[in-house]
Amino acid sequence: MNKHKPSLHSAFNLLSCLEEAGYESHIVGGAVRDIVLGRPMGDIDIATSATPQQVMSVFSHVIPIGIDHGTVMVRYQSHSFEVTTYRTEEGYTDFRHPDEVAFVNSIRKDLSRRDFTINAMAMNQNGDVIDPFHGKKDLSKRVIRAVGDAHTRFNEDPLRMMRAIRFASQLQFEVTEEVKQAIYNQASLLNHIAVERIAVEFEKLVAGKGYQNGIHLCDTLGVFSYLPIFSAHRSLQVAVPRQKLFGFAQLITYYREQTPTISLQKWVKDWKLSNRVKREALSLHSALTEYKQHDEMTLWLAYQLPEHLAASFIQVLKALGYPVKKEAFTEVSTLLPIHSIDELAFQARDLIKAFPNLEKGSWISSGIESIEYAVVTKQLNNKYEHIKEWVDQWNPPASN
Ligand SMILES: Nc1ccn([C@@H]2O[C@H](COP(=O)(O)OP(=O)(O)OP(=O)(O)O)[C@@H](O)[C@H]2O)c(=O)n1
Repeated sequence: MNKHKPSLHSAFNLLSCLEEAGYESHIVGGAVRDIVLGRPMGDIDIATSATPQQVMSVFSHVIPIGIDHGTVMVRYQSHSFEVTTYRTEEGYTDFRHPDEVAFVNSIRKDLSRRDFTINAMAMNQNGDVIDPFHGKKDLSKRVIRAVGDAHTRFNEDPLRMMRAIRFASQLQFEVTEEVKQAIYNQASLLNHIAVERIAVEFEKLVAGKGYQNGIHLCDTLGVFSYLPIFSAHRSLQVAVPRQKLFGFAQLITYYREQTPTISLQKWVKDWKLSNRVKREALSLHSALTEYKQHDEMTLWLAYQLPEHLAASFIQVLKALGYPVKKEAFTEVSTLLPIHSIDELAFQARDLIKAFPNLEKGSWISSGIESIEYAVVTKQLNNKYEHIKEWVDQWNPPASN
């Protein structure tokens, strides 16, 4: 949504504009929770008594992103804010969208449709917190409690069960017994939720400070029975990484180690992950294979692993219990004689010249690969003459 850092200052100015035009408005949802907690905020969402048309008449840059649900995106002072008309929601036959959205006239009614007390607070332009469900108290008691009846809340949107556990992990909070019971009774409703949405929550869960508790809750409350792959493998439900995992590439590399019979491709397919995640997980996995073979960070590993995955790789190693230092990758990569194949002093054309009578074929690329490996691992100097001498001993070339 908002690519920029959210600005509370601009949000308050935006509230003032709406108030001056005669409409009530509040900051709502996660932003209020994070302000009260003194934690970095995500997006800042606004709820208002103005209809989308009225919001459009107040601001010049408004994008109608969900008019039927009362939501527009306001670009204001170089920031984007989702502004939604006070509303309630009725009936969730498809477990995704409310059958009916009714605009209402009070912030209290709007807050009453929300998932958890800590997410059901509002803040006005003076910074006063409207807190009809005692979210502040629950923040200080560090609990995730549903607004009203937990069963009803999860029936409306079963993803909220994942959210409950995700917040418990991120904030290191407990979930109330009522929430636990409602998840335990209705976990099967997760079958109605798109796996992509579940993936977003699960990713945040395993990256949270309280991920161990989060994983434990998924296990004891029966959530794992409805998550792809986990459902069929009890051993994965009880596997607890030794450190937090950030993102699905790390996550599936870790779980692939727990049950090698389940391929990365299967993880990607069943969880509908992106090609980027797939590429990254394959890189992490081959680095891991190399690491396990040598029981240390090797030159070849440092050469092959894309630099932007170095920190991820260290995290996966730690999650698997390998005693590895955070600087391990940098220490080895500074010793690399070359960083890419272009830096090789002996290229394909040189190899072809060395064997003028040989027909072109796959021996060229495998020959270059052998040279690359020998240079990177310092068995061979990256000097044309040295390599030429080495190559001349191949008779015929090492492979074809
Ligand atoms: N299934 C959901 C999703 C969201 N909400 C409400 O909508 C707000 C905004 O939701 P979202 O942006 O998805 O999450 P945040 O709570 O803001 O948390 P974060 O930004 O950390 O993901 C929530 O605080 C909550 O009040 C809800 O009631 N039920």
